[in-house]
Amino acid sequence: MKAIAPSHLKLIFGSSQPTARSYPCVQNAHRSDSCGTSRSEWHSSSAVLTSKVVSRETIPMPLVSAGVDHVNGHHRHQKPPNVNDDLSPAPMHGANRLRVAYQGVTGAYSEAAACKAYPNCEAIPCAQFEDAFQAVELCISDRAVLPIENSLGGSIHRNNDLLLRHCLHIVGEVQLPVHHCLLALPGVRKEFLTCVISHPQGLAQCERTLTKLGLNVSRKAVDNTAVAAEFISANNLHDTAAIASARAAEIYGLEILEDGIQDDKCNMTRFVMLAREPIVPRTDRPFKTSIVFAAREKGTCVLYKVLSAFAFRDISLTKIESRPNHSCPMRLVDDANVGGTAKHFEYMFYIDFEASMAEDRAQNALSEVREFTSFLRVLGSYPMDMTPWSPSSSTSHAASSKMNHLYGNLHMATA
Ligand SMILES: O=C(O)C(=O)C[C@]1(C(=O)O)C=C[C@@H](O)C=C1
Repeated sequence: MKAIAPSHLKLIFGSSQPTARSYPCVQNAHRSDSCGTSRSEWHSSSAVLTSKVVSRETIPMPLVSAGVDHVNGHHRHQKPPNVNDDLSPAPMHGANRLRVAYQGVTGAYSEAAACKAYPNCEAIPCAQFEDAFQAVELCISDRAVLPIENSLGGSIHRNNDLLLRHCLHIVGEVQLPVHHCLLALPGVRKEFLTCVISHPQGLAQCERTLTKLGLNVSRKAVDNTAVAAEFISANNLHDTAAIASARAAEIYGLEILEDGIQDDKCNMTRFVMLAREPIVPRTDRPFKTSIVFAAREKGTCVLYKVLSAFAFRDISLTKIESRPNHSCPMRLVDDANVGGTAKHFEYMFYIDFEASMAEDRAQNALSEVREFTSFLRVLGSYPMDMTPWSPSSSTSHAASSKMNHLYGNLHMATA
């Protein structure tokens, strides 16, 4: 393993020598949206625990909610276990299994992703994405596994925003083939349906197929695909179908009306694993690094300069995304040319690139990028998911054991 040169660490953190603990959090201290300053505000707000359709009254959900010390039998741990010193599969600590928070209820794709990333983990359901972040921060959970983008539905913007508001570190990624089914109560036929419910991503990933099936019925968004299945079952809804997994059908006693309704066979969701501590980046296997930055000045020119810092060093980008800069969404600029005030929208740019922060070229690229940015943070430098493409099928899932169903037969890069 290549050690990180102290000079490089200095470059990112200024004069003081950082520990592995502080390693990926690179930021210009004056920004109000950096982890430190927003944290106290964030802790004082309580997360909403109800979904748009499902109320807590109708379906009891044993979920982790924000701001609690004792949930689902899990006690807050004063001293978090440090399991990020190496990249070996997540070790056990004490008598307990690794606790991994995910958003949704059992049968969710996020649960499958958590179990694929950390086989034998104890998956902890959370009502909202924010609750999963907080479960890790409060040591109720050791990791969180959260969806970040889907090959059909695009980015899960909420999680990009939350990554910036919180101080957790990305320590791995896992890509999960997502095979959707149309589920309904036993005996229900497609002709009876007046409504299809799912997570917005589930609805987006199946939109064309639903239309092809003649299902021009209303669509309703709920917090999670498995929550949709659970809701139909708990409320005995005969006119509503859910888009969810075959496993959700098994769990909630629903039938599969249509199998494989995602608009593309190769439907894939990428999840990131989050921890309180970063992992030490290495060079002996393919790594990816995720950063977020705000441009110092206005204009496409800045973005061009940032991108050239990577291109010049032959570093491939796997993703670039812009989000509103919530700490300063708009800037008013006097424009002498038109004799008025122009209103510029301000952005945060998220970039994933294929290099490890232990590599000189990545360090050098970032020090160059820093010249053009007013804010720069490394969200994580972590092993890439290199598992070969293996499309899932609900049929094979149903036939296989729960273990295979949840975890797949692939080895994951975990920390
Ligand atoms: O609803 C679920 O089952 C989830 O785990 C969430 C989620 C998402 O947020 O994208 C995860 C994977 C699929 O892309 C659809 C939904």
